[in-house]
Amino acid sequence: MTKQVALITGGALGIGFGISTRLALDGFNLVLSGRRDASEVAESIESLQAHGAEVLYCSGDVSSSEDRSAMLEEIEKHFGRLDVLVNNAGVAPTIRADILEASEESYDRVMNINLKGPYFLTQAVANWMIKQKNADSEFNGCIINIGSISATVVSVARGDYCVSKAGIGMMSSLFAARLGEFNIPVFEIRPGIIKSNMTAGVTEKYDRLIFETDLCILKRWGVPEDIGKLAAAMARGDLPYATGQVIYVDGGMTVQRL
Ligand SMILES: NC(=O)c1ccc[n+]([C@@H]2O[C@H](COP(=O)([O-])OP(=O)(O)OC[C@H]3O[C@@H](n4cnc5c(N)ncnc54)[C@H](O)[C@@H]3O)[C@@H](O)[C@H]2O)c1
Ligand SMILES: O=C(O)C(=O)C[C@H](O)[C@H](O)CO
Repeated sequence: MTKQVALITGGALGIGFGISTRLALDGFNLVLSGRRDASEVAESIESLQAHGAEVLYCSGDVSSSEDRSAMLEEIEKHFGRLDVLVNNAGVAPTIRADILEASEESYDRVMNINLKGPYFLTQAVANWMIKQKNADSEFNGCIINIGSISATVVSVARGDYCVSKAGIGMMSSLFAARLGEFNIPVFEIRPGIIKSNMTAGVTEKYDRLIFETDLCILKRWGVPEDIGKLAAAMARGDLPYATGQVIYVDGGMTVQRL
């Protein structure tokens, strides 16, 4: 049987690498994108290859339309198919700044990478998937967006980030609605506080929140593998008759309690 191909943006590090690893173990071939050079993520690539995946790495910026087109051309040339898209790449604002003062420059950077890039990448991939669906009986597409608890949990020092993740929520619903007729499900995962480069600078703050308050019901940090397990279940088609669904993987942080 033809191996399915999954594209994971930002797939060589952090949460993205947790997702790539699980997909490699589940028999997918992989395309990883990221801002770094391939040589800087060689260890991640080798580890995925050791799990049996053929890996294509595309260095580029998800917010650039030229980079997105070049990446899709490279995938077409290398694998000739694309079955799963995971919109994972994202950034937090470089500086935490109160929304009464935060800069337009930070807003543009965060929105371009976290929302505009994924929106137009999804548009391009969806069109490719529709064509593939008509031509290939083995095709079984799926789109997974990595949102955040920040889509619904307010953090006034990261307003642009929160707005970008709320936008991912609507983007997931929109594409789920549009791609239903092609039987291509669209899912969204909303991670809570996960160990990665993104949280490396705020470990003390999050240690306090997780271990010294009752915010996190499961009382532990999330790890990239937690997100990988759910994303792989979605990519494998293990959530039949579901689309447009949002699943929080946050140790229960968003469960409202009195
Ligand atoms: N870590 C958390 O606690 C947490 C919580 C909720 C949601 N998230 C979301 O999970 C996703 C992954 O975050 P992470 O924690 O693994 O962060 P990370 O900083 O460890 O990894 C981010 C990845 O995205 C890539 N990336 C960043 N900007 C890019 C760009 N312009 N073009 C292409 N690739 C780019 C990086 O190269 C890297 O591979 C993000 O969308 C983030 O918002 C993270
Ligand atoms: O996405 C979220 O909600 C996060 O918690 C992301 C990171 O932890 C945070 O932006 C790091 O500064």
